[in-house]
Amino acid sequence: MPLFGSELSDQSLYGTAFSVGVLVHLSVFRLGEWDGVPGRIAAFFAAVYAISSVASIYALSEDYGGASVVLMNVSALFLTLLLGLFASMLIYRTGFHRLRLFPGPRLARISSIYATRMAMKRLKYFDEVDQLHKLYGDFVRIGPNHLSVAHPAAVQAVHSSSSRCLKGPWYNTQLPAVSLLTSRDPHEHARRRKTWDNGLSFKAIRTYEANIAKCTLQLISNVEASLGRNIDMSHHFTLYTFDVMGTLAFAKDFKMLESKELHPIFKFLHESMLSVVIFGHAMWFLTFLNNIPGLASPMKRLNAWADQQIEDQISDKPDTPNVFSWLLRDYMMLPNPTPQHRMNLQADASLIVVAGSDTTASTLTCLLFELTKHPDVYRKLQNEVDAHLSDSKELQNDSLIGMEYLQACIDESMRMHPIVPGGVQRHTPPQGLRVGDTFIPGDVIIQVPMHTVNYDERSFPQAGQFIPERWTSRPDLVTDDSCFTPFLAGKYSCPGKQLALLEVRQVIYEIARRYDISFFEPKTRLSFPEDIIDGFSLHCPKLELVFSSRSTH
Ligand code: HEM
Repeated sequence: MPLFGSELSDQSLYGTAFSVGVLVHLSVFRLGEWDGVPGRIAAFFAAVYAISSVASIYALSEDYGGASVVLMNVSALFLTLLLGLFASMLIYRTGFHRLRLFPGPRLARISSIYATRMAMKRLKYFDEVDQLHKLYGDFVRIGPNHLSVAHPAAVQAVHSSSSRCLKGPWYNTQLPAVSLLTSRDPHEHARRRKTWDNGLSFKAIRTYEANIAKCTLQLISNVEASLGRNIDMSHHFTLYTFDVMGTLAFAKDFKMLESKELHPIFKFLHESMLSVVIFGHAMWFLTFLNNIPGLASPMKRLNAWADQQIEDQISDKPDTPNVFSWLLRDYMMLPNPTPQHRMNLQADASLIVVAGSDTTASTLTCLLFELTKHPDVYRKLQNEVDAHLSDSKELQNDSLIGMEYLQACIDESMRMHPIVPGGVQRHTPPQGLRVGDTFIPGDVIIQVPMHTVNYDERSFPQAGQFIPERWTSRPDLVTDDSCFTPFLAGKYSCPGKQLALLEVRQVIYEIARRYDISFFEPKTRLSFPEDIIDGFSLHCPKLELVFSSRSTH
């Protein structure tokens, strides 16, 4: 196309625009992280286009055939610039990127759309990644700068306390608020983590026991009321864990188990967690959604609600301290709290519920599914429970820690149903990382797919089978236990591990001592694992069971 009439119809203008595009890619977009600001990038280019169009029309339209000719030419130049940018991106990512030697699908080398599509296709991200590992081996490039590493040594290399890997860009999703989970600055994270560790220590958990026991008893009474009839335990475990975490975060009894319905705020939280599950691997898309004013308003309502709960706890200190009391104490000691501090406190209050509810509910649901599916295992567990029974009317906690078979059942279920099955996102240190004999370059995003690792026959022979004995009398079925990290390890491991285990042990113990269980419909044996969905963390489908009083009791 002739540019600005015959005088300027110089190919060099196109060449320059193309080169500028290449330069913008090489000097700007090739470096740093851009996934978190798709809206701003689009707005920047739109502004450049608009300003150059208006300026060119103003300066050149009289001499070069009118406004529409100038606009057409500016548009052509702008498209050429974009072409240069994308061509450079394509050539760099396929031929020159530091991950170029790692195998993987061709489209994954070029764009993160590949991972997004994998996550959304069947909502079985972990399974899609697993298929890729079966095809390409332990190291798979699943995005332009993104590696999935299923080698057993990767768990320690990436997640041990000596690892220098940091959290990846996925954790920017909540910005500008920063919770402990989304805190990427290692110093800031370490400072905040101390308070969380105190609030979730054995000693602190003792002070929460009475509230947890109340919820456990209410759950058991719901089961009792359903005897002989169908009850969806996936729903009841969700109500249970939200009731528990509601008191630990907001010092209120939301009575969701009693009403059998999620409180609207928790319903919103639960559903927005589901959207993170679905869009978790399309972080740019989530960020984009968050910036659309209409869509962001429910989140604003949640924040306002959380802020009111904070105010309530400041003005009316709860009689029994909860997890949030520890975070609040830290906040109150700040000499000059800023709006950012307040926003972070809100994010942490919600995190107590978000991190502690669906995770524990899914763990309980999957475990009860496995126990129902394997009556022999359930009977053996009941034998252990019977041998443990005491006359005490109090619900048991500490003494359950020593129940070897109960713990083995929990471990085996968590191995088969890891809570973040596709793995969490980490960023390799600038000097790179060695996994086995393979060197992984610095500044790349790395994920260890927990589902694939936990089903790896190299570490867990007969990995596809639910065999709790592998954690007790059959050590030959665990050849590498360093791979088994259901709560992760290192500085970013789960601080709520002991609290979660207390809930799981207590609930399963109370169920096993009282009831026999069966599936409401036999097809659940097959459909339950099929219907589990994953994008980031595990979401269980309905688990419809029928309970009956144990014949021996
Ligand atoms: C069985 C239930 C649970 C499982 C399997 C589990 C697992 C995990 C995992 C894998 C992570 C790492 C996530 C990441 O790095 O992206 C994590 C982090 C976390 N979990 Fe849990 N969790 C459970 C229950 C709980 C509970 C009850 C709490 C209590 C509030 C809790 C609080 C947290 C927090 C605050 C983090 C962020 C830690 C940090 O970044 O330093 N979790 N959990």
